[in-house]
Amino acid sequence: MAQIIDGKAFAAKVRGQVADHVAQLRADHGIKPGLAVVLVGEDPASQVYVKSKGKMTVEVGMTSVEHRLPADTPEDTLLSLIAELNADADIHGILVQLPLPDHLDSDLVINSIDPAKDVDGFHISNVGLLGTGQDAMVPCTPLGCLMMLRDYHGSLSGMDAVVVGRSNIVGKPMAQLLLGDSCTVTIAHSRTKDLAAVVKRADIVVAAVGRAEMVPGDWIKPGATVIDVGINRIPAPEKGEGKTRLVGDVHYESCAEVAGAITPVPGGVGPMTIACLLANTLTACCRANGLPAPEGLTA
Ligand SMILES: Nc1nc(=O)c2c([nH]1)NC[C@@H]1CN(c3ccc(C(=O)N[C@@H](CCC(=O)O)C(=O)O)cc3)C=[N+]21
Repeated sequence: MAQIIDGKAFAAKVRGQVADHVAQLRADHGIKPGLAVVLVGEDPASQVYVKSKGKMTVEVGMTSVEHRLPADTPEDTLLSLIAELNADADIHGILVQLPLPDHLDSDLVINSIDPAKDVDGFHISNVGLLGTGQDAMVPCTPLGCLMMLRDYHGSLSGMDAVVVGRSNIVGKPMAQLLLGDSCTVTIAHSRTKDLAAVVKRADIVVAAVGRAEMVPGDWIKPGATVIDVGINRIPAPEKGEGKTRLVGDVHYESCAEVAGAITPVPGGVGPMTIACLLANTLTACCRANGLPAPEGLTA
């Protein structure tokens, strides 16, 4: 049976480290990091995230600012708000919750954020910095996965890593980070030929496709490490009529039988994503003030 990588406990540890750094920043320099979250409309998938995010931001000693805009907000209104936040010296991190309503151009909106405040790491400048191995803001979910992998394995050098999923938010930046740690990296996706055989080669499998339980245990090489990025809500009639439960992109029970280590859903990658958002806000704040970024909390 696989060892369970406890993302919830690890995330609490990371938030503790962030809180210590924040306290130090305030004591030594009188600086308090600030995070602004912009939510347009009421996407149900985003609700869970926003709730715990604001609470945890305050818990680590940072300022949390929330801007909730109606779903029909015109693009120039949103762009003006971002311009204001870019110019606000008390705000070090800006997160625009995705997905945005259809009438808004998310690439344009994301690229209007000051790259130094882009704590999601989605701005084209940060994507380019990450791809060339320069100091970037790194997307929170892949950063959290990397931290768990480094913690579990020590060095990742020379390992065979397969990332299933090619999204800009997870798959592509995850592959860059693994490459940066000297893994041999394959990005697989829906058109990959013989996906089962590709996944079976991997020492590290990162599943980020957004399809419930699509990776079965017999695709996993015995002893491999499985990182499950998926958060899918599926019907759970066994819990009663109309009830649901959260599952990942891997079939947990069968994968846990063969894997050496596995992250659960919930309690794996999700909590690490939020912890890394706070770490990124701290990093952005340090860099904005000409201070070194916190050790162990960056890529
Ligand atoms: N610009 C932007 N950046 C994001 O990072 C972003 C976003 N937009 N839009 C929405 C998604 C979703 N997301 C989650 C993060 C953590 C959990 C999380 O902590 N989940 C818990 C379980 C929550 C539950 O019980 O429902 C867990 O996996 O243990 C969930 C979802 C970040 N997102």
